Amino acid sequence: MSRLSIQNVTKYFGADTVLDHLNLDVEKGEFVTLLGPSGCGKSTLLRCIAGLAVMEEGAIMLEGRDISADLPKDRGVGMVFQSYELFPNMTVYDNIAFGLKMHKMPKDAIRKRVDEMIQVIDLPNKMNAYPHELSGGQQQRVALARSMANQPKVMLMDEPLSALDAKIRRNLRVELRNIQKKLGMTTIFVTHDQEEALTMSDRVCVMYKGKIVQMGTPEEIYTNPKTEFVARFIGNYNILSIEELRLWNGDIRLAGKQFAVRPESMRLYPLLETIEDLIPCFEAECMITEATVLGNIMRYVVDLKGLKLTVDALNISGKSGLGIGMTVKLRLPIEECKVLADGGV
Ligand SMILES: Nc1ncnc2c1ncn2[C@@H]1O[C@H](COP(=O)(O)OP(=O)(O)OP(=O)(O)O)[C@@H](O)[C@H]1O
Repeated sequence: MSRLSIQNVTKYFGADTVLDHLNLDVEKGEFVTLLGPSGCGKSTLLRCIAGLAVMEEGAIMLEGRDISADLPKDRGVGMVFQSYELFPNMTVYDNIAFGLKMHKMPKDAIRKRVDEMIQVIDLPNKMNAYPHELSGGQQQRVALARSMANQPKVMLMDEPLSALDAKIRRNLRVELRNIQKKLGMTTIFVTHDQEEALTMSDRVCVMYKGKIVQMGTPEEIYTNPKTEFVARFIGNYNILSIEELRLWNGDIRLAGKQFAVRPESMRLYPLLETIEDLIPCFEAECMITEATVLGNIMRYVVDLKGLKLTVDALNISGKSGLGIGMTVKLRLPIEECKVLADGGV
């Protein structure tokens, strides 16, 4: 039995279907991410699970029990939001203890639990600090500890890192994931940031217009997008029609009409270079029109008979022999052409 089972959940706002017969099972200890563009229904789904929004159809099952009609406080679900929402007039200790006091836990047990939580979030010296004395990242860790203190069966996180600056955000991603693994905390995490979803999750659900359009491990989602929408959303995939593939030399006999090709799967070579790799490839001549340094990656835009393509290469300084205006050879391994579903989102 799954820890959490979302069954056929449907929600309308007026005439708009915001969640469309959505199904999702989450296993105990799993970290599942809902990833999708603004407005696709991610937050609404979390709010339905937490009992903060009423759904029109479907059921939310927690450990086999239907909790759809339970009050939020009785669901055994914790939630962390983008804004930390700590009580400004309370210390870190009191913020974490707040929910436990509400549940009338004995004082000694509260102290023990808060101590544990403070160890988990690694803020032992800040027990008596007030929120305004903490950095954004520290405040979010306290918000997390406050939600975890009640030992929820499922933790819901709505873009908890998006108010933080890039460096803190990256560090906290790792910390959060370590805490989640250590406690075996079943987690649903919402983000619109592809990198965040791919680096943190056991499983990623890509959402579009109230539906999960693809679900899989980060590796599956990244290397095998099933639709044009997922390919465009998840990376800088080039989307090619079968006609555009025919601009290459080679035996173009692929099943399908539309293909996704990752920028790093193609390679550029100076025209005169002898190519030794034996991987079956399509090959074409093209011209480099743009070259941008993205740290350790060089991003090239090339023109192949009017078709613009993005090609990424490792940035090994000064060694590529490639530059803007050059006509070069472009090779595309046949197995890297991922067939996309016809007309699907
Ligand atoms: N209280 C509300 N009343 C009317 N429409 C709403 C309400 N809350 C959300 N919506 C609409 O429901 C849709 C889904 O919103 P939701 O906040 O779930 O999306 P999201 O994927 O979390 O987006 P974001 O990443 O921008 O937070 C949007 O079109 C939004 O405008």
